[in-house]
Amino acid sequence: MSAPAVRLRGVSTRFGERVIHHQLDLDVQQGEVLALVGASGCGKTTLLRHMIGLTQPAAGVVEVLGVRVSPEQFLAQRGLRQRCGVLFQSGALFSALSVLENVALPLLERGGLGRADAAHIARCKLAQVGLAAEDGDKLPAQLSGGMIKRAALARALALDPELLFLDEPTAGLDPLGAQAFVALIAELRALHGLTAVMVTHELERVAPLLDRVAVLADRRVVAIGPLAAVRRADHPFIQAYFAAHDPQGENHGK
Ligand SMILES: Nc1ncnc2c1ncn2[C@@H]1O[C@H](COP(=O)(O)OP(=O)(O)OP(=O)(O)O)[C@@H](O)[C@H]1O
Repeated sequence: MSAPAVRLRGVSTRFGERVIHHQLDLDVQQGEVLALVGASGCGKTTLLRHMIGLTQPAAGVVEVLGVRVSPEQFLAQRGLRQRCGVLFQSGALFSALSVLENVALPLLERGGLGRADAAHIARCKLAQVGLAAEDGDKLPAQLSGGMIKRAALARALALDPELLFLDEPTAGLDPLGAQAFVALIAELRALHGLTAVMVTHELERVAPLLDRVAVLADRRVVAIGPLAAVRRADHPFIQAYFAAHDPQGENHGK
């Protein structure tokens, strides 16, 4: 088996006195789509932030695509940044730039492209996520929440990443928007063998995409595997979680 796309070992995180993660281990395999779920505030986004080098754990090892991540390294290592795309929960688009300029930015800054080439690729990415050409001329404030999500996804995909980090990708999307998102990620995966790690509260919406689910509770990963296996795990949080999300147990057969 090839080396994991993401490898966490013994990760511990503290904010002041509060311990968020304690000696947490997690592997994300190459080519898989993995969802990270857990109660609000259990540390899912913080774990994602460790993976992309925005924060560093108090202890432990974080490796992405075989490279040990630290904030300096992730930002300094052109190679690693180019190989990863990130969709933040809020979209995190630059408000003073047009949508097209937002999507073109990584191509200019990290892709080493000229303006015309970057704009051309940015237009293709906008089309790929289902935004109209004229949406590219708008400012983020002129877009709906769902359109912001798509624009942010277009930016995350700008450099054709091998590894995508997604924080609540379907939150705020209507059912059709969520379906379109799932179809797009499935297509990218089929075409390019994309690996994706997503934090989500909407497991039922993204279930068709997933290879595995990791459940964060008790400051660590308490279960990981295919959804059907994880939902049967004998852990009080997992039982309560699935009882609340899918009381009839009908939607998680995968
Ligand atoms: N920079 C920080 N300083 C202090 N506390 C923080 C910081 N970042 C996160 N926290 C705290 O760490 C805990 C975990 O936060 P995190 O955002 O990772 O949770 P989450 O599982 O993603 O939550 P949600 O599902 O609600 O988005 C929360 O209690 C949060 O308040």
